[in-house]
Amino acid sequence: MADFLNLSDVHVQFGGLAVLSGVSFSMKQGEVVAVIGPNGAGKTSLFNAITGYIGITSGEISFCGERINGLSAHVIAKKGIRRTFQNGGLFGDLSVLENVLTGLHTKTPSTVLGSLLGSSKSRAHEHDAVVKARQLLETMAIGHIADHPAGGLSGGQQRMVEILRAIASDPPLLLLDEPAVGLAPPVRIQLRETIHRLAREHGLGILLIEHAMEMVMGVSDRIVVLNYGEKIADGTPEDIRQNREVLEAYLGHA
Ligand SMILES: Nc1ncnc2c1ncn2[C@@H]1O[C@H](COP(=O)(O)OP(=O)(O)OP(=O)(O)O)[C@@H](O)[C@H]1O
Repeated sequence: MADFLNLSDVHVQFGGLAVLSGVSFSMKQGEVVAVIGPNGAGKTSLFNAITGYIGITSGEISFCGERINGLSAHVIAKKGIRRTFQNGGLFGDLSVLENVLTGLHTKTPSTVLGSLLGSSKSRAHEHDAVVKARQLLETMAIGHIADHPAGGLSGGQQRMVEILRAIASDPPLLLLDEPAVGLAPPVRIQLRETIHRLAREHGLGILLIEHAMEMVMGVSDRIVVLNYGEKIADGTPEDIRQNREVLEAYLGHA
């Protein structure tokens, strides 16, 4: 499945500024790939391009053999590419459970009319969704806060809920934008284990932007390094650790 996600010579320009310059890489289903690089290297722009939040100037992005650049963010999400954002985006007034349920929404085939009429089929789907959402919360050991308003949670808990919301619909590809930010060390370990499990046991492809190097090195099968919008390296954590250009560009020393 070499063509699970494929980027070929992707360019993005804002006005005269080249934000991504000829970026190519591909990833397989079940693979965990980290995108690293200094501030302003183009990591978030890369995520925005894959998920349809910004258009690309040239090149091609395909998912499961189908070209997706040019499609709207909504259509791309429906094809099974889900993401989290750097700055959350939970519904603060809704409970944790309700937030996770919003991630299941597109998968729950109950119609609005069915819900209004309270049809038994609708209620059954609703019940299944609630059971699944509660299970997800249990897997991350936050089942006990299911009914708490999301707005009152710690930053780390909010991040976990956001990730659960993104994976609730079993997307084949998950993009995580700095998932470890604000997480205490034990929660980071939990997150790392969750990412491993999602990839190994559930076959999710996971692309993540991360600055926390222990997380990047511990969780990734492969690392793609961007610098000034160009890909300067692509390899295993071990390759990247020893790559002179990466050390110079990213860590500021060789
Ligand atoms: N909407 C936009 N309009 C104009 N320039 C933008 C826009 N979004 C990003 N840029 C510019 O594109 C470049 C890449 O930014 P991007 O946010 O993708 O980098 P990044 O690697 O994610 O950085 P960070 O690690 O700081 O989040 C930067 O020079 C940024 O100023």
